[in-house]
Parts: sequence; structure tokens; C-alpha cells
Amino acid sequence: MRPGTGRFALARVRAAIDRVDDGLIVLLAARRRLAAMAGRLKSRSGVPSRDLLREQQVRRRTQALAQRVQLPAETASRLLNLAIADACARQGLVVDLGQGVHAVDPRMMPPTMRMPPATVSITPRLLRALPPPQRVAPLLRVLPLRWQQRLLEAAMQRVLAAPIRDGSLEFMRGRRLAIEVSDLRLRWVLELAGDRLCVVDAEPEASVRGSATDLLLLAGRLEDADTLFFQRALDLTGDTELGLTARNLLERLPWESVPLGLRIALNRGARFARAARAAHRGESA
Ligand SMILES: O=C(O)C(=O)C[C@]1(C(=O)O)C=C[C@@H](O)C=C1
Repeated sequence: MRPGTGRFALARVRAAIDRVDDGLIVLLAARRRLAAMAGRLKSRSGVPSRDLLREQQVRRRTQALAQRVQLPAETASRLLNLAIADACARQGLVVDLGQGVHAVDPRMMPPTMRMPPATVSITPRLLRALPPPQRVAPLLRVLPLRWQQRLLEAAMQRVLAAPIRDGSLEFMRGRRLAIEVSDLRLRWVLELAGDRLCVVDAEPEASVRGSATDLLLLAGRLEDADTLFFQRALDLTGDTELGLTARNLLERLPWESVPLGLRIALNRGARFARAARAAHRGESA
């Protein structure tokens, strides 16, 4: 390997490591907010703050996952110690891991650790605690491109099986249409090859662009394509004829032929994404 090539590859690997680190921090911040909520709910319902059984359960779950993804048990255990200690600190408990726990006078805590009064309803607060799509984007980009493509191809194969069979997707043969998820900064270029819609590495002739939530609302049939295009939540660029044909197909997708389990999952996912977006915007869903 030439020295320049190695340095270039190292820079790319380091950039990927940076994105994973961003993801770790964002997820820890989300966990901390959820722990604060758990703390408020426990004090409201008179449940003791520290729950060693639950901690044990949390550790057991993560150890099983660590094993599956080949992360050393010791690494997973240290990370969970840190996360649980942070959660306890957020709830006003000083934890000496493995040795006990002491309640702390909230007035003695730094402001960031104090719990705000429990007033607002739980669901929007819970949703707001989750990172918005823009924050999830770095995590998704860590997923190897090949995996992203395979997942998308498998999902499309299930959703579009009927139109592929009855020929209504023939207009896509040899044409390239991109789906862009604006807030996740993801883009896939699709082409019909044989009897499959494939993700290809080529410039698209037309693009359909929208946020993750709007595309999910469309896929979950909670919004129709016409409304979303009219509201400019979806945007069409490039070859108008190809884009419009794709749009019409989206309108006429035989929803009944999509497997029931997938329809339910899409519908629930879309409702959840819509509620999370409304919570982040401070609206009611
Ligand atoms: O599940 C809870 O009750 C939490 O407060 C969260 C958490 C955790 O970090 O997982 C923190 C402290 C409890 O002792 C148990 C679990």
C-alpha cells in the first residue's frame, strides 16, 4: 500500500470514529433525560429511587447484546456503570457503584443535576427526550452503505411486490429515480433491474425529497402524496415526467397487497415520528 493511501484511509476511519463518538454522546444525553423522567415518575408514585433489580436487568440485556456484536463484556459493563451512575446522579442519588447509594439534598446539587418540577404531561416530554432525526443522522451514516442498501431493497421488495408483478413499475426500467431523506442526509438512487428495484451507484434523472417523518407518513399511508407535494413537504426535481409517474404510482400503491405486519409497523412508525416531530416543535400531534 502506498503511504498516501494509508493516510487517506486512516483519515476516513477517524472521521467515522468521530461520528460514532457523536452518536454515543447524543444517546447518553437522551438516556439522561429519560432517567430524569423515570426519577420523577418514581417519586410521584412513591416507588424507591434506586432499583437494583432493574439495574441488573439493564446490565443483563446489554451484556447479551454485547456478546452478539462481539464487544468485550468488560467494555459493556464499564459503559453501563457510567450510564447508570449518570442516571442516578440526574435523579439526585450519589452512587458509589456496587457499594451503595445516598440521597442528596437537591439544593446541594449543581443546577444541571436538579430535577425540574413534574408538571408537563408525560408523552410529549418523553418524545422530546429522543434525539430528532438530524441528531440520528451521524449514527445512520455509520451503518455501512451496503447494509443500508440491502435493508432498503428488502423493504421495497415487500412494499412494491404487487406493482412489480403487474408491470406498473415498468416505467422505472432503465430509469434512475432518487429518494432523498433531507434531515438524515441520505440518498438512494433506484432502478428497476430484472424483477427488483435496486439501489445503484449512479446519478439520478429525477429525485423525490422529503424529511424522514414525511416520507414515513407517506409510506405508512397517514398522508397522501398529493397533500405532501402540495404542502411542499415533498419536493420533486429533475425529469418531471419520470417524477410525476413515480408520484402517481405512490398515489395508487395497492396498500392491501402489502403484508399486514409491515403495514402495521409502517403505520405505527409514522404515527410515532409525527408525534415526536410535533413534540420537538412544541405542537400537539
Ligand atoms: O429504571 C429506572 O428506574 C431508572 O431510574 C433508570 C436506571 C438506569 O440507569 O437504568 C437508574 C437507576 C435505577 O436504579 C434503575 C435504573
